[in-house]
Amino acid sequence: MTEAIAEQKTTPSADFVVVANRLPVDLERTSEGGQRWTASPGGLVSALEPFLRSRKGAWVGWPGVPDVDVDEFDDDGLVLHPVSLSSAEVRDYYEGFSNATLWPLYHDVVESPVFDRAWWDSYVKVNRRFAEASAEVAATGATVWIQDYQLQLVPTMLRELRPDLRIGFFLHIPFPPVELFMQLPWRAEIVRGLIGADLIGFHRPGGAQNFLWLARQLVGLEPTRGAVGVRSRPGMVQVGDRTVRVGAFPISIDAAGLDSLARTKGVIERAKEIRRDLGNPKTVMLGVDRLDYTKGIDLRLQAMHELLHEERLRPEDVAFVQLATPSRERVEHYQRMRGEIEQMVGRINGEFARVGHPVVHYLHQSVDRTELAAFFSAADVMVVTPLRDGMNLVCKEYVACRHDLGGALVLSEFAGAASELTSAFLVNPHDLDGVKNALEAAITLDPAEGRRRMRAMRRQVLTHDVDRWARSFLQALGAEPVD
Ligand SMILES: O=P(O)(O)OC[C@H]1O[C@@H](O)[C@H](O)[C@@H](O)[C@@H]1O
Repeated sequence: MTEAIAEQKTTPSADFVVVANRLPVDLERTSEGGQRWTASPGGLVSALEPFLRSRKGAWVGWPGVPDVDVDEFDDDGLVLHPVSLSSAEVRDYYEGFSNATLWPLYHDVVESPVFDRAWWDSYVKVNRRFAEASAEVAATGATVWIQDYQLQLVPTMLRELRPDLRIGFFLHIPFPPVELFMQLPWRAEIVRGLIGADLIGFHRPGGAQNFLWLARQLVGLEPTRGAVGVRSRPGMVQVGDRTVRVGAFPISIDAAGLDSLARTKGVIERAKEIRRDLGNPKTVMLGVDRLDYTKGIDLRLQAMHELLHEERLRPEDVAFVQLATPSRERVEHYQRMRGEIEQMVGRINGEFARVGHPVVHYLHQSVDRTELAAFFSAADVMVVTPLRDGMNLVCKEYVACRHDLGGALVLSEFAGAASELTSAFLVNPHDLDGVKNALEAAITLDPAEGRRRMRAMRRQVLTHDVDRWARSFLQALGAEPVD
């Protein structure tokens, strides 16, 4: 995709517009002083891109670096409309309000959110810029789909600019319990910002219900009181002459695409090579995460340390691979956590490795899709232990890659995916003994039982893919015919 980009101006009007903090590509400065585009991080991009490409829409977003002005351009049939952010806005709107206020607040205050008035002002200003850019790109009567916590004020700002548009909003992270949301000094402003959409989507019915309660308490609206279903029975709120729908739409992955990738000779060979490189241990364990404190990387390492220490696991039998994608590296919470994790890796290897045979193989690097499919195929036990996660796509990707019905998944109850992947070894990540028991059970799993579990999970993931997610949201928005 990146090579196909031609820098050129294209038509300013699109019928279908995705608005997200990031463009699907990041601008990178090369050491020679030039610049190039690379795929940007995050599940959001991989989830939406295939769907949007097939529709030929436009994408409004930030190019990923501060202080650059890039014209709109065409990337292989998709119009990309960059929104510039200054260094101060990256600090205050992105690193500050989005990732040091909203992110920890919405993830059950796993870290303490920082409430800073200057950050809020920047959030308002940048949200307005995104709304203006979207108003510029969208054709009359177009559908505009706004994504995620960084842009919660855009729906109402955009509606004020362009009442002709059909506006959807989807939150990719958890929507918090009302007691936590109520801590936010700008709580009513956020609810008012979202309510400009025609459809507000969350992963889980609980999130939708929390939002409906807040719309009543904070804005004085009269939402319906019935239980919200999954992809069905959305709640409704009357806002003037508009009816706003509020529903649950669990996101997923391009399951068929990954399934075929995992069946290619290249991936199968590479998976064998990875096992060989790891010294062909009895059990390969794998964690794949953005390096984020919500992901529970520290506690899975803690569980490994205790299992080794108690001799419930022999170091020569196991290799634990932790792939950690660098993320939000200038935010203090992230810097602290990185130090702690790297110390734990060092501690485990210091105590249990032999020369040439580390127990934990830790890579603080981005890994491409093909290589990732090979790691998934090579891993006997996939460990996904977030303290809170809106959905978690990695566990679905693992399942999609296991056409051989091999492997076992240890999954936190606090990931949105837990309510779909009920045949995983579900754990409460706060309960270290429970995590250790689940890891041990997954390592010693009877192969027939393992196949039964994996078959059930694959049925779920392959039938509920990203296309179904997008279609069900757009149908509820009235932007797609109902099948
Ligand atoms: O964009 P960032 O801060 O690098 O994080 C990657 C992604 O992380 C996801 O979990 C968020 O929901 C996305 O909105 C975000 O793009």
